[in-house]
Amino acid sequence: MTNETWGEIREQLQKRVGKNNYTTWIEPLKLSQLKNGVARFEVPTSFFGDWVLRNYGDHIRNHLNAAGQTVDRLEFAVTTGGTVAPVAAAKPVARAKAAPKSRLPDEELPGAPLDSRFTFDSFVVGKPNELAHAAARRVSEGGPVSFNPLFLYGGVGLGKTHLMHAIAHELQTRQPHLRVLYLSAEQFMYRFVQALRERQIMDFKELFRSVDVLMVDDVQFIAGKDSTQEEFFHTFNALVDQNKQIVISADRAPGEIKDLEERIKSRLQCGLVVDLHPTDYELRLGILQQKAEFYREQYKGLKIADGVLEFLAHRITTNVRVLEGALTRLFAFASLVGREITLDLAQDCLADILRASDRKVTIEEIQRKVAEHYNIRLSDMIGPKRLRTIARPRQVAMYLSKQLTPRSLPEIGRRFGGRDHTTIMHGVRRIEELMATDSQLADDLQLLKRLLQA
Ligand SMILES: Nc1ncnc2c1ncn2[C@@H]1O[C@H](COP(=O)(O)OP(=O)(O)OP(=O)(O)O)[C@@H](O)[C@H]1O
Repeated sequence: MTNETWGEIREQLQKRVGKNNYTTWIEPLKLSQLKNGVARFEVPTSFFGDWVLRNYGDHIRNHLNAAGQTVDRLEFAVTTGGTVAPVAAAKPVARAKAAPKSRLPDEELPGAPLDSRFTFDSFVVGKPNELAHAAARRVSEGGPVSFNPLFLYGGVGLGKTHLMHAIAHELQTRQPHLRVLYLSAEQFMYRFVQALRERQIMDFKELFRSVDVLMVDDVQFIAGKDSTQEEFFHTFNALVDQNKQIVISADRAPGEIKDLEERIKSRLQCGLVVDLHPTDYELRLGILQQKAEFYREQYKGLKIADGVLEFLAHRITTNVRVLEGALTRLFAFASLVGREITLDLAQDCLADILRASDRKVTIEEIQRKVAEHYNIRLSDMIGPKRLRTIARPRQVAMYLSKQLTPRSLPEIGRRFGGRDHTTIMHGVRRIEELMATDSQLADDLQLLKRLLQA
């Protein structure tokens, strides 16, 4: 067969596998021999050969046969400084099971450093995070993979990163032989782009496919970044195929991440999706007590008056990071001026944080919470569907928007997909009427109000 014919076949393959895959996997293939039904290719690494055989073997064979060649087998050989060593040979119909076998030493894993403070011991468990904590604990035992991926989501500063680091710490202690890779989605993208630039994409793929546990923080970051998403999707699939555990975090549920490809969303939803709810008073107080204990050790002799922690837990409801920051500042300030931490001191020292924490509920938050509560899509809140199962929660959200925000009926109407203010008024009245007779609905509303104002 001439090089020209192989060139034509490659063009057809490009149409079949897409430009990105073509450039990465097909273009570098050198057809070195075609004899006795065996097509032999030269490839840069053994991983490359395995991968092409596994993913594109059938296509290549079919196209060769369609071009008039009789090929029943593909062979791949690595070229190293002129010498050729066979790496993979199999009938394309029998898919090679081989996963990349090479193991790189741990120090070569491009992970982010783990914060030694983020352990399970220092994680305070309460109602809002107990499920996420239990799932994280389960994964950290490192036993057989029971759900893949574990998808943790929740608002800013509610402990997603803390839990992920805790899993990594625990795995390192319990199962030190496992290759655990933790990094942010941004770092994943950075590594990927760097590998593309330096033409080391094979090493990149090999490395990411060689880990036992992959943890990617803040995955919403790759939404809208097409090539990175594509690569992430392949990495994800390759690891799931090998039964390796994946843990992902994001600031919202997979279905709600805009500009994330549908196939990625659906893969992310395949495992266990758990959310970290906004903190409640008890959890905040628990966290403050734990941190205060730590600071009492650090600032020996510093006293904290009764009621201060309760006051902070009551007033600072935004997120745990802000809560922690407030306590750190308070202890540092008190130690500087050599005074006991009293309520007055706290109010003076934290005036800005306390002001910012005066909670303002937004219509978007209301829609999100109500959609979550009734298990409907956020998009249905503003969409046209009239089904009772959707229309009722939508009216609940309209009612809460009127009750909890200073927005006018026309403004609320605009946020509900451009509805007329009379529609909003009707919705609000309907809920008011129903609440009088439907105790379940009244309970729902009470709960939602509490959650939103927490
Ligand atoms: N339940 C908890 N117990 C103890 N500390 C907590 C808890 N939840 C959060 N924290 C602390 O709050 C801070 C913020 O948490 P973390 O960084 O894990 O938040 P996150 O959900 O990853 O936020 P982001 O979306 O900003 O990345 C950390 O210092 C963490 O230790």
